[in-house]
Amino acid sequence: MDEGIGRMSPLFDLSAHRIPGHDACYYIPDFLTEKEEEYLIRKIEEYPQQRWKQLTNRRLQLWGGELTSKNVLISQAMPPFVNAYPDIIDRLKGTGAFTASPHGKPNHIIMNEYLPGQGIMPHEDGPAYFPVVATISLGSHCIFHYYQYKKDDAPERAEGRSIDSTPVLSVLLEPRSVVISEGALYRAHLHAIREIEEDVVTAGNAPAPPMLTDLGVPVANWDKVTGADTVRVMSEGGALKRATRYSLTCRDVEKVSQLKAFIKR
Ligand SMILES: O=C(O)CCC(=O)C(=O)O
Ligand SMILES: [Fe+2]
Repeated sequence: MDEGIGRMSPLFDLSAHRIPGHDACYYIPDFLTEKEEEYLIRKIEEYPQQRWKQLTNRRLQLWGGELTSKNVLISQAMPPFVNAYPDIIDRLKGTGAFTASPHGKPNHIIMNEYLPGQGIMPHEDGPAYFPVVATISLGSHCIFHYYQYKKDDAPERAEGRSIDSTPVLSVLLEPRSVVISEGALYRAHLHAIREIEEDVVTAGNAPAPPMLTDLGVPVANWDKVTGADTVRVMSEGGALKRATRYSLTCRDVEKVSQLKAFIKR
C-alpha cells in the first residue's frame, strides 16, 4: 500500500528536496496519499457554505482562526482533517521547515479554491507570518511563479513598485505535493498563479530542461515530479489541463491571542 511520506522522523532530510539554484524553495511530491487527498476534498466540499469567503476571482476559508488588523491571530481549533487524519500539521512539523518559527509548526491555514482559469495576482504574504509557508495542492496541478521587483525601484516605496514580468522561479505543483518557501523568497519576492486553463510545456531534458512554452522559462522542479502525466509532459511536451484545485497554505502567525473572543459556537 502506498503510505506516502507518512509520519516523518526528526531525521527527515528537507535539503534533499531543495530546488537546485534556489536555496529557499523545496518541493516534496506525494506528501499525501491519494486516499488522504480524496478524503480531504470530500471534507472541504462538505464544509458549511458559510465558511467560504468569496473573493472576485476565487473562494477561500480560514482554518485555525482569523487575523486582526494588527496581525494577531484570534485562534480557533484546526479542523480534525488537518490535525488527526490526515496528520498534516505534525507531518509539516516533521519536515523541519518550521523548526525556527515561534510555535514550531503552522497555526493558520488559508485554504483556497481555484476553478480552471482562476489564479492569484502577484503579491507578498506580509508581516503577520513567520517567513515560511508550506502549500499543499489537492485536486489539480498548477504552476506557481515567484517574481521580483524591478531593480531600479526605490525599495522604500511600498506602493506601486513595478514587478519584473519574467518569473525568477516557476514550480509545477502536483496534486498531493507540498512546496515550501522561506527566507528571501518569502520576504523580498512576490508569488502568483496565472489565470489560464492549461499549462503548455516544451519538452526538455538535462541539460536543457522542459520550458513553459508561452513564458520561455524552465519548469524548475521538472526532475522532481512523479505523476505519470506530468512526467510524460516533461519529456515529450504537451498541455496539462487544470481542474479544480484546493490549496492549503500553512503558516505560523507570530502573535496569537487565546481570547476565545465573543464567538458564539
Ligand atoms: O493557492 C496557492 O497556492 C497560493 C495562495 C496564496 O498565495 C495565498 O493564499 O497567499
Ligand atoms: Fe500568497
